[in-house]
Amino acid sequence: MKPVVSIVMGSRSDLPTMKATGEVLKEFGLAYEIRIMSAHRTPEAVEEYAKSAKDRGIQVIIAAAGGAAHLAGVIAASTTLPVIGVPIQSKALNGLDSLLSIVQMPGGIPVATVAIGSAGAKNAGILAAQMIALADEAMAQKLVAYKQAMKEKVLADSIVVDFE
Ligand SMILES: Nc1c(C(=O)O)ncn1[C@@H]1O[C@H](COP(=O)(O)O)[C@@H](O)[C@H]1O
Repeated sequence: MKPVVSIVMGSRSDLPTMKATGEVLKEFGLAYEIRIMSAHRTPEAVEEYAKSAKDRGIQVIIAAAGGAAHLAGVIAASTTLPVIGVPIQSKALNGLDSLLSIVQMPGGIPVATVAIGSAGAKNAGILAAQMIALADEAMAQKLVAYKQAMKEKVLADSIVVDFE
């Protein structure tokens, strides 16, 4: 299957966080590719990748980085595909640095920013599925079923007898 979602991350050290994105995309049956590249360390490769992604059939790009997290913004500068930014939880500042450097894009170059860490990585995958579902009724139905299953689980969890 040709990948329709791209997961890009600034370093191999981001992989454990981004596992959550891969798991969600698999659950929705969405083919994805993973690339490690950096706006700082491999700027030419990032630009080339962003420019060619759409023509290769990619529909959504998920870009994760930590610290001075410029990767998502630099990718967004070179494509019209929707870019979702995942702030990695950094050691020094707990990911606040990553969050602010991804979310505060200048007008004209949007990056849809999710929460710091694994919850954000999971939501990035769901958000990508929701974007694709705009033109894919089968995917839209999978999202309805996903929400329903989540609701049923929470309702079942609420039948707690005691803390003991
Ligand atoms: N923020 C960026 C970019 C970028 O924005 O292009 N490239 C790497 N990084 C981040 O640096 C952190 C530390 O990387 P190393 O673990 O390789 O030292 C990672 O979270 C990565 O995403």
